[in-house]
Amino acid sequence: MLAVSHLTKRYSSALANADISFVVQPGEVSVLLGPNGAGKSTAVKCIVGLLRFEGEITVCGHPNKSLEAKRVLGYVPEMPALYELLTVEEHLEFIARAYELKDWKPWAQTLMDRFELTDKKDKLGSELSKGMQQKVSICAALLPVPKVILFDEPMVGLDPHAIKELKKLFLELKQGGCSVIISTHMLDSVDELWDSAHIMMGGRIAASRTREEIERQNENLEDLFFQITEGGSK
Ligand SMILES: Nc1ncnc2c1ncn2[C@@H]1O[C@H](COP(=O)(O)OP(=O)(O)OP(=O)(O)O)[C@@H](O)[C@H]1O
Repeated sequence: MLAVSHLTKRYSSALANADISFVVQPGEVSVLLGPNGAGKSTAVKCIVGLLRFEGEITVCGHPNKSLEAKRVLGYVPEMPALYELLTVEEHLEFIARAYELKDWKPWAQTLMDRFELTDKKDKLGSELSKGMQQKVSICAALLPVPKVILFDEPMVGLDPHAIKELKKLFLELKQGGCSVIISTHMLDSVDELWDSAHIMMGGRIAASRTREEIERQNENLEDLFFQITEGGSK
């Protein structure tokens, strides 16, 4: 479970996150929506422990910067950051060693197969296209089988096969009890996947809805998104 409580992040001049609170239960897919500059990536970076912030964030009950939290937390950044001199396979081995994983090779092979990386396994990070780097980044985040995982604009740069595979994986993670958080401004990419949605605007959560609420109130997430981002908050 992920619990974000009163998250506030200020860069020198801008208030990027203002008093954000939300919870993502095990087996829930939650999307952070919002236009460019709404504060999504900042929130994600605070959650995964890359930025200092005010407020409280816990991952499965542990403070987000603790080792216990890091062991169960996965992160796929907006821009993949691979090691130039490690091959695809070595990236996965590096993660396996860092997390002290046992019997990881079959899962690593499955991930490489699913993301069509097996024939690229000996290529260096510096030799990979942007999309291939993104696929390695996804495989690396999934290898330790996290309990909470955050994807920042995960579909950008992926080919249709990888998008299809990733969507299947989101559902598998959900079925396996993982808390999944996807930050995006591409509403249609997550349309059939989400259980809860938080629409961010100007660093705040302007509206939160569960799928059940949207269906019960006969709302449409896309309409709500444009209502908020082109008009006032709701
Ligand atoms: N390193 C930084 N230093 C100063 N201001 C920053 C920094 N990073 C982001 N900001 C500001 O914080 C605000 C939120 O940015 P953020 O990247 O979190 O938005 P976003 O919703 O992820 O946008 P996008 O969809 O374009 O990725 C913006 O006003 C941005 O200019």
